[in-house]
Amino acid sequence: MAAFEEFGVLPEISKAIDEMEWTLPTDIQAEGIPLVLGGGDVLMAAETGSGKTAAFCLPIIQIVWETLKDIESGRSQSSVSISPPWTMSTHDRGNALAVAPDGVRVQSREQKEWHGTRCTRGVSSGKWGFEAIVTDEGLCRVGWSTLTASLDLGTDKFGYGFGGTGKKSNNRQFDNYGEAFGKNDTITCLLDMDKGEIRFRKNGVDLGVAFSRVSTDKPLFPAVVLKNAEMSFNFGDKPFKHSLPDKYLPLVSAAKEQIAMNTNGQADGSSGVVKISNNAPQAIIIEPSRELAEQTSNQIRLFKKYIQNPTLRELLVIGGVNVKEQISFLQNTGADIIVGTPGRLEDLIQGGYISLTNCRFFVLDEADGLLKQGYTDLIERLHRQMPKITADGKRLQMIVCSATLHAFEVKKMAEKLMHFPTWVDLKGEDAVPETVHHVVVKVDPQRDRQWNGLRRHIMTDGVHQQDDVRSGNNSPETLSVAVKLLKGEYVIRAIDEHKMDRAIIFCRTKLDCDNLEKYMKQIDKRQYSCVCLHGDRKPAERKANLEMFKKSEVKFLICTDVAARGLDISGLPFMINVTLPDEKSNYVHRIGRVGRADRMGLAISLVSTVPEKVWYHGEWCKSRGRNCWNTNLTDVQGCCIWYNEPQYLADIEEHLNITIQQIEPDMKVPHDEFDGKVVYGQKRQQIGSGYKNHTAQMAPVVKDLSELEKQAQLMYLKRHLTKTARIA
Ligand SMILES: Nc1ncnc2c1ncn2[C@@H]1O[C@H](COP(=O)(O)OP(=O)(O)OP(=O)(O)O)[C@@H](O)[C@H]1O
Repeated sequence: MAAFEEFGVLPEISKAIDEMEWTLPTDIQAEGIPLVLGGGDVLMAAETGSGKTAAFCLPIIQIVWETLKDIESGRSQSSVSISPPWTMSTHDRGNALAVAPDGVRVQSREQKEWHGTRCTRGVSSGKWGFEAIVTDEGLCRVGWSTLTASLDLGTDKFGYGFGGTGKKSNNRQFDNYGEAFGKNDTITCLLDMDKGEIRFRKNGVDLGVAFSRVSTDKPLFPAVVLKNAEMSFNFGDKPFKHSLPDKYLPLVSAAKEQIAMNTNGQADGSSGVVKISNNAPQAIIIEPSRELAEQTSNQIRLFKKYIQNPTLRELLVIGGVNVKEQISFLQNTGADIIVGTPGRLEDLIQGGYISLTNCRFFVLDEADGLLKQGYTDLIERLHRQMPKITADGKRLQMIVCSATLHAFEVKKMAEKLMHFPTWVDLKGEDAVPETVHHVVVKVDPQRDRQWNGLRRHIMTDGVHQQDDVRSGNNSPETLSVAVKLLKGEYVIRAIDEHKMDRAIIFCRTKLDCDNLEKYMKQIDKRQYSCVCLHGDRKPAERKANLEMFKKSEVKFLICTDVAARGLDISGLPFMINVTLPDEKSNYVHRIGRVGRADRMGLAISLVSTVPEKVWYHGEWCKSRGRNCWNTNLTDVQGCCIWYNEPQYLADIEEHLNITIQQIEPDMKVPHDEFDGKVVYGQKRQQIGSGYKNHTAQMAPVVKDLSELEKQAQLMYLKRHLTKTARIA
C-alpha cells in the first residue's frame, strides 16, 4: 500500500502523488490529512515549505469527490433515513435550507429569500404541541401548515405562522400578535384540531389564540420558514423546556391513526438526492495573492489527475483576469472547488454568480496574512453566508493554515468562527526550518565608506531630494542615502560571492524593486538577468515574470511582500532581503522561499545600522504613492518615515527566540558546524555527520530496549499458551 493510502487517501489520489515522486507524507500531512478526513475544523501551523497545501487539498479533493459520487449514485446523506420519526423534512424544503443530520435543527443562510421546511409527519386530530427554539440571530416564522401550503409559511390560506417580529400570518395577512422573539427564545406551538384553534407560547407564557377558524379537514404539519436564521425543534423526544398546557400532548405520542406522513418531494423520483448546481461549490479556498491562488489551483489539478466519474471541477477566481470568463465557466462547466483571492471571490458571491449553499469547506490559507491585510470582515461575511450544515446534512469544516499562525488575530477568529478546532502545531511557535540557513549583514555607512566614491550606483528612491545630502557631512540624511547606495552594492556582492544563479530578492517598495532591476540590468543584463513581481505590474506581466523565473529563464526575481507567502519555486537556493520587513512574520515567510521540501537554502538579510528614511504612503496619500513626491515625515502630513532596521531585527529575533548569525560585508558564510559544507538548493547529503560517536553512545540504550522487548514477547507467549491450554 502506498504511504499516503495508509493515511486514508484514496488510491486514485495516491497514484497521482506517486507520480510526483512523493514517497512519504510530511509531518503536517500525516497529522492534518486524517483530521480533515475525519470531519474536523483544523488549524495547521507548520514551517514554510513543509507541504501544508497538500495537507488540506488532498482530503478536500477526496471528500468532495466522494460526495459527488454519492450524489450521482443517489446515495447522498439526505436519502439515508434519519432515526427519530418526527424530524424536519429534507425533501419538502426550500433549496437553501439545511436540515442537520439529527433532523431537528434547521438553518438557512440565504439573506434575501425565505426558505422553509415542514415536518416529516403531521396530525389529523387531537391537541398537540411542540417547541421551536431560536438558536441564532435572523428572521424566522414557525407554526403549522397543510401539505399543500407554500413553504413560505403564512403566505397562503393553508399555512399559519408566528414570526419573530411579533406578527401572526395567514393568507399573506400579517397582524400584530403576542410579542417579538429572537435568539434563545422558545416558542411552543399548540394546535387544537378539535376546536380548529392555534395558539403560541413564548418561553412558557401564553400569548393567546392566534388563529381560531383553522381548517382541519386536512392534516396539519409543524412548519418553519427562515431568512438567514437557525432553529431547533423538540417534538417531545426530550423533556420540553416548558410543559404543555393541560390536555395538549407532545407530537411523538400521536397514535398511528392520528398521524399523516409527509410525502412531498418524494414523488419526483429524486428520493431526496441533493442536486448540486453548477455555481454552488463544495469548497472555497482563499489565498492572499493571485500567484498563490494559481499555485494551489495547479496543485489541485495535479492531485485530481486520476479522478474520474464524476469529474471534479476546480476554478481559479482571481482579480486581474476577465470576470466574464469566470462567470461563463461557472454557468457552463461549474465548479466543485474554487480557489481565489478575497476581492474577486466576494464580488462573484455578492453578484449571485457563486452560491454558498453547498459549501462545506472554507479554507483560509496564510490566514494570519489575510487577517493582517484587513480581510477579517470579508471572511466573517462569507462565513455567515455559508450554511453550517449543508443541504445534504454535512457540517461546514473550516481549515486555517500558515507558517505563522500564532497571531492574536487568528486566535480571535478561530474562537469566533471555528467549531472545536484542532491545532496541528508541530513546533508550538513560529519557527524557521532547519533547512534555511539565514544570516544578516550589517550595512554600516560609517564603517564602510565606499558609497562616497561610487562612479556607478543604484538609483535611490528620491526621499532625500529636498534634503542637504553631501558626501562630506555625516547627517542622518546623508547616511540614509549612503545606506541605499551600499545596499545596491551589497546585493551584487552577495550574488557574486555565492555565485548565485537563482535567487529571489525582496525589497520594501515597488519603487525599490524597479530601481534594483534597472541597476542590475545596467551592470550586466545577462549576468544579472532579472524580472520584477509587484502590485504595480500588470497581471499578465506578473504571471509571465514568475513563469520565466520558475523556468530559470532569468536568474533573479525582485519582488515586494506580494511574493513573500507561499510561493513555491522548486529547489530555490538563495534569497536576499534588501530591507527587513516591518512585520516580523513576513521575515519567516520571505526566508521560507528557500529551504523548502528538504532542500537547503541560504537567506541573506541586509540590515542598516543607522535609520533609513523611506516612503510610507498611508491612507492620507491620495495617490497611494503614484507620482507622490511629498518627502515630509508622516507626523507633518507627509509620506516618509525613518525606518529603524536594528529595531526590526531585534523584534524578529525576539519573536523567533534566536540570535540570527551575523556575517561580514564580504558575504562569506562560515560552514555550519552541524551540516558541514552544504550545497544550497540540494538536499542535505549526510544528515547527522556531526555525531561521531553516535553509535557508541546509543549502544547501551538499544541493548536495554531489545532486552525489554524480549521480555514482553516472552510474557505474551506465556499468557497466550496458558489461555489456549485452558480452552483446549
Ligand atoms: N510529501 C511530500 N513529499 C515530497 N515533497 C512534498 C511533499 N509535500 C509537499 N512537497 C513539496 O514541498 C514543497 C512545499 O510545499 P507547500 O508549498 O505546500 O509548502 P507550505 O507548507 O504551504 O509552505 P508555505 O508556508 O511557504 O506556504 C512543494 O514543492 C511541494 O511540492
